[in-house]
Amino acid sequence: MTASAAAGVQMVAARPCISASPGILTARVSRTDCMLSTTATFPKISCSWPLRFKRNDVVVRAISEECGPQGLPIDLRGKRAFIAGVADDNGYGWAIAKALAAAGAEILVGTWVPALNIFETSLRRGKFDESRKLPDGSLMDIVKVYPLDAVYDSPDDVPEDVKSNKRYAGASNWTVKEVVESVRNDFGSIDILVHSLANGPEVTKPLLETSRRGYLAAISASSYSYVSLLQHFLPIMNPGGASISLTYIASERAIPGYGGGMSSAKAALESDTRLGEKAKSELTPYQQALLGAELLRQLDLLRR
Ligand SMILES: NC(=O)c1ccc[n+]([C@@H]2O[C@H](COP(=O)([O-])OP(=O)(O)OC[C@H]3O[C@@H](n4cnc5c(N)ncnc54)[C@H](O)[C@@H]3O)[C@@H](O)[C@H]2O)c1
Repeated sequence: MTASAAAGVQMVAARPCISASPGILTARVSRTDCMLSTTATFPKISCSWPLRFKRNDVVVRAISEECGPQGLPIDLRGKRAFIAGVADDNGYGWAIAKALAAAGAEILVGTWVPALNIFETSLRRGKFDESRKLPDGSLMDIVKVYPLDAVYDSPDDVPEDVKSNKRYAGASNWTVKEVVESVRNDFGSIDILVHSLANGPEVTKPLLETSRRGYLAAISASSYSYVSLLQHFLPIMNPGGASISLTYIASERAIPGYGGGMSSAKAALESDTRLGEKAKSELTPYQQALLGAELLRQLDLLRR
């Protein structure tokens, strides 16, 4: 992160725009120059803006500076979002959750099991209250926190050492399939799926020092997790629903320090997210109707 970004957020006035068009939210973030380029397209509305960012507040700051205290001028009331990958108030998942909440959406989050206790405790004790503040002064309400480990699709996939790991003790129904079943039982459906999670155990290792195990772990946690979430959520996604994933510029440029297969994982994630569009045409008409408009359009404002 550059010094200017670390020091705070300054909206770069270049070309913020809000326009109406169907589609979906995509984000591309460059760690090196601290620019975030985002196209956020919810049903009928699209927003794009480039800005300098402070990680925990980027989207909401963009909204409040661009759109005023009322937040993003779209109405997501009656829409329900599931954000996978929120375990504190410092990540993109949190910021996206705030942006969606500011637009009126109901917020559900999926929190990695080992981080669940501390996140729920902090939430309960009000540690996040300051950062829960929305542009209109109200506090973001997280309606439900689901324990999630997106590396596992169903209970049969969970190895014994994980089952008996004390960091997983006390939590249940946290595989992707079980989480989606719980969401269906609790709420019936969702409208927006946000994939904001990644994990690469060997991220600090250059590619040629990366083990097969580390590489595959990065792909599993950072790419296939999106495929799995989409597979399972699609049947309970309302018509016009939207899905997003967050990528990184290392998917297409060599970025030193982003190793361990993580750059490949991001390339795969982009491809898989794009392929959601194709997958849509291979779905049954009913599923197509559920999926709604295109799944992803990559927008690389950094290249402009
Ligand atoms: N931070 C950056 O500079 C940057 C740049 C480009 C893209 N991104 C992407 O943004 C997304 C969010 O990352 P972030 O920067 O907010 O970091 P973060 O650490 O706040 O978010 C990642 C989340 O993933 C969760 N997670 C890890 N493994 C998981 C699993 N198996 N199951 C469920 N949850 C799991 C973690 O608990 C964490 O909450 C990621 O896809 C990341 O690659 C981040």
